[in-house]
Amino acid sequence: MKSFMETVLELKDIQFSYENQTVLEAINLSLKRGEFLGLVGPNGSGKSTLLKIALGSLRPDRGEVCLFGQSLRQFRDWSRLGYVSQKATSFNLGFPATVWEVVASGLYGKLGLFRRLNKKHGRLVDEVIEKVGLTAYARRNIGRLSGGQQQRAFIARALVSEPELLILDEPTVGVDAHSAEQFYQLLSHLNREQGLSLILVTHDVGAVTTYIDRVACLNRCIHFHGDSAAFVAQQQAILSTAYGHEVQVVGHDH
Ligand SMILES: Nc1ncnc2c1ncn2[C@@H]1O[C@H](COP(=O)(O)OP(=O)(O)OP(=O)(O)O)[C@@H](O)[C@H]1O
Repeated sequence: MKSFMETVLELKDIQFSYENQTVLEAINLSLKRGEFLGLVGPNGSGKSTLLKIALGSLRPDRGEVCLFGQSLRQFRDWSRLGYVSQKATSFNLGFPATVWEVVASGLYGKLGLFRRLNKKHGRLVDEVIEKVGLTAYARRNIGRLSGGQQQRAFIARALVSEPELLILDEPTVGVDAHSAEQFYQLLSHLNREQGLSLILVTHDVGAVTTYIDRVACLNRCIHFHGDSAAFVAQQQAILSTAYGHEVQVVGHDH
């Protein structure tokens, strides 16, 4: 049986450089099952690089990554992870595929590209589309959706393989405030009701205070890693050290 305190992701003493620019140094970070972690930090602070290392697409110069208790060197079960990239909303939108087809494509990793979807898979696709509130748009071409709706379709595509950990790289860029709010509510629901572990890279520091359990603040090294309440209590100090200047934090009122 899985323990609630199982560590789903662990980064141990990670160091990484592009050519001769050191971008990450002495990074120790872990995520327990069921946690919702917000990863914040200024532009160029290494957030995307850190995600790429966690997902195995970049190899660190030093340190170790463990997924679900297994070293990344041995880890093969990629369907346990979902990833929605920063560029999801501008991704191949000219392609004539419906929302349903885009979401179903999330199953190919598990099934192989040429396996036919059976009824059970079809129901699963319908279910995740409903979960993200896009049932009315399921047959519509993905290119004919708003940015916020497209983003939800990409979340559904990541969810359809039933991942245990979902990693999202700045999913609300270019999405209006109301849609962003709905989007955070959806993530919070998936986290609380279904125990999905989440990492959300965000510049929306205000969202941190409302939806997220834990915060990691990165700028080359980790400047803070702890509960959101502790982050909120010290955020001006943390952010001015990590960002190097005073930061205006916009709160979210509900
Ligand atoms: N492929 C690359 N080759 C060389 N340098 C890179 C490469 N990708 C990123 N960098 C540099 O590494 C640093 C960290 O970039 P990264 O994209 O990880 O930051 P980020 O925190 O995700 O930024 P943002 O918030 O702007 O998306 C930056 O200085 C960036 O210019």
